[in-house]
Amino acid sequence: MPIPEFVTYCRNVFIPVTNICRNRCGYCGFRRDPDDPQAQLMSVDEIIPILKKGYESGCTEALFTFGESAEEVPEYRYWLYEMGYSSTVEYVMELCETAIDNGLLPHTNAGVLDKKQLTMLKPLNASMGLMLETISKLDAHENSPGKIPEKRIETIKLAGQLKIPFTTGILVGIGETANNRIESLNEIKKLHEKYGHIQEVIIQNFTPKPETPMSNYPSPSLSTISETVSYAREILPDDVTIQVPPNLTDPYLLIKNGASDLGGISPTTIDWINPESEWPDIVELENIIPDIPLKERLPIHPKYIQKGWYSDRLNKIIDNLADENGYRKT
Ligand SMILES: O=c1nc2n(C[C@H](O)[C@H](O)[C@H](O)CO)c3cc(O)ccc3cc-2c(=O)[nH]1
Ligand SMILES: C[C@H]1O[C@@H](n2cnc3c(N)ncnc32)[C@H](O)[C@@H]1O
Ligand code: MET
Ligand code: SF4
Repeated sequence: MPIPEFVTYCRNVFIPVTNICRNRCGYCGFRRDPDDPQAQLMSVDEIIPILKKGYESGCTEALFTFGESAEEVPEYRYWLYEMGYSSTVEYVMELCETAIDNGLLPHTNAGVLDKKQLTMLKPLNASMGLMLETISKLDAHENSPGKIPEKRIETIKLAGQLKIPFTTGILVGIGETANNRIESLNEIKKLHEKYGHIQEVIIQNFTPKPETPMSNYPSPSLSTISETVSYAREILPDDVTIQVPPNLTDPYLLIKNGASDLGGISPTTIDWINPESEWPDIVELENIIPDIPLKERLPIHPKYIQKGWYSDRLNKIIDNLADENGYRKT
């Protein structure tokens, strides 16, 4: 495997808008029941200072993460109504507007969405994301209607039809076989060949979370992860970047095996999905990856900036942040 010319990353703020979720994934430590003291729906007033601090710290992306279809939970619907919104999408639109007003590019990761919802969010997002997780039926997902593979594939397909630059990926080590992982990657390949919208595929390793059904389940080994990265690089077309989270594994070997992106790295917020895993800072990363230069990108990859896959609403920010090659202006 030839080593990449450079390794990319994106400076972001991670905003866990709500942890209310209709699903109960066996590995998830993020979700909360509505009566849990840590259950939340963040208000615009709570989010604005995070956006401002992120902009001042040089971030380009506002990553909005949600539990899935929280509207199926009655308490959540009431909270949303109290805040003055009639649907999650309406609220997400407001948050994206606020991020844009503060100079950041929104990336929404809200679980499965339908065509109408995606259509509403497209003009306000630089890119969007949904992890396929896996194409197989697993015990980890037995209480998660939103993790039925066909539903996830449908959302990714609709995003392609709508020309939304897209992030997807697989979660490794949740009970799937090596063959399942190859099948999942082949499905992502098929989707990209048809719609050309997959800018990056995350190879995310499961890390056990306390007080979850899978708290005693082992993390996948480094050799499993690096083998998966190799397969991904072999299977996926060259214009799809392979992303690995540098707070969950040592990225060096994975880069030697075909990964070339480190995803969102935040100078000001924690990884709310893996809160125990701190992000290395850029200087640390330069020490971990001494022989390949790092390069900062935006949440929309250069290819999709060149293709003009973004709305006029984002023109000003992209002009302001991107250099002539579509990377972060230095
Ligand atoms: O910092 C994180 N960023 C996550 N990201 C964001 C990613 O790291 C990048 O910031 C964006 O994809 C921008 O390119 C996700 C994006 C998705 O669309 C789907 C899942 C994830 C998961 C994470 C995550 O666990 N931690
Ligand atoms: C946002 C993404 O975070 C991932 N995710 C959820 N729980 C965990 C965990 N315990 N370990 C690693 N990744 C996780 C899923 O792949 C989800 O889609
Ligand atoms: C905290 S997980 C992030 C988004 C969504 N709940 C999903 O699993 O797809
Ligand atoms: S991983 Fe996402 S969909 Fe699954 S329970 Fe957690 S928040 Fe919900």
